[in-house]
Amino acid sequence: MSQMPKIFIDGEYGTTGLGIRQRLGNLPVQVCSIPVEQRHDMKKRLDMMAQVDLVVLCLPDDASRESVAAIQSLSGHHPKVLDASTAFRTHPDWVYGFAELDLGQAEKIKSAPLVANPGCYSSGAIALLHPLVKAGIIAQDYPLTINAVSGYSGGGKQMIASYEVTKDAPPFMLYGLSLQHKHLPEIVHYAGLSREPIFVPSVGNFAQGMIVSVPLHIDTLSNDADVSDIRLCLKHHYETAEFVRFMKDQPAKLAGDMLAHTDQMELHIHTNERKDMVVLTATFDNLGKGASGAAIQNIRLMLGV
Ligand SMILES: NC(=O)C1=CN([C@@H]2O[C@H](COP(=O)(O)OP(=O)(O)OC[C@H]3O[C@@H](n4cnc5c(N)ncnc54)[C@H](OP(=O)(O)O)[C@@H]3O)[C@@H](O)[C@H]2O)C=CC1
Ligand SMILES: CC(=O)N[C@@H](CCC(=O)OP(=O)(O)O)C(=O)O
Repeated sequence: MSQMPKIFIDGEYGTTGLGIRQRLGNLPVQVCSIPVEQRHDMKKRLDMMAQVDLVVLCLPDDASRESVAAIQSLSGHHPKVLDASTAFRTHPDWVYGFAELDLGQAEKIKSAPLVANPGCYSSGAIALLHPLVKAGIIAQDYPLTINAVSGYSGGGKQMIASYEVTKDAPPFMLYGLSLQHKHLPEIVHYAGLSREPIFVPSVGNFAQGMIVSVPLHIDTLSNDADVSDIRLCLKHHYETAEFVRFMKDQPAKLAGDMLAHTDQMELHIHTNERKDMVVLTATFDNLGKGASGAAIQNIRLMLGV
């Protein structure tokens, strides 16, 4: 019997790490762990990295960079790396881990030594925008606005504690109001834009879930495109996708936690009777398709399991 591939999750005791660990229970892989009190011990972590086929980094950006440098300093064996942080998402040596981006992206992920797991908001924005920009429906320099709301687990252990332990967080807040959120570079890059969108993220008092929405005036689209062109384009792009579904219905309301505890993303088009404006939405779990669920998709591709 061939040996099961080995995985080490650096940051396995954090929010994303725990989510990945839980989901790995269903896969034929061997998870190699270090005790929680050794989670900051680089020597112990590096010993583990030297023995495994895949290292999954679930760390803050600087700690991810440090781990990648340590892995690259290993002599001999180099494990594959999947990074959940923002550090390498637009780096030319890394493949972007959004398998639904284009035909061929899953194959790239399969053979890549270095894969960057997408940001949560970015996953929704890119899922909506990339096919429409590629089809010439939205111009690359279109003055886009992206609004989004996340469950508070999106802010990691600290934000979870502020909602659940100290309870000093507001029921709803806009943030990122300096309009330079860390996900903008990957959104611009993988949606294929030449003009940076205005991105307004927010957090609500619910643990898991996310809605990313993009409003568009139809008469500002390219090539005389209308609502049916948007619908056809998104429907066609996601026809065979397992985790991203284009939805035909137009619900009057969307709940932020509608897809909590799933790894699915649902895309909707909301329009009016005149069909002169639309709001595109992507709904998913920030910890599911927005983090750990997407990581599992990538792990399966990278290890062939
Ligand atoms: N939460 C989310 O929805 C998403 C998160 N991500 C990304 O995943 C990564 C992890 O985020 P998240 O799980 O939310 O964060 P958490 O704060 O919940 O967990 C981070 C973990 O990393 C550990 N850690 C921090 N610094 C170091 C270090 N220098 N060396 C070793 N271990 C360290 C922490 O240990 P300690 O307990 O000591 O703090 C903690 O266990 C981040 O880059 C984040 O941006 C990506 C998509 C979505
Ligand atoms: C609610 C909240 O704070 N969300 C985080 C994004 C989630 C996350 O950790 O982003 P990455 O996917 O890039 O790692 C933020 O806005 O910084």
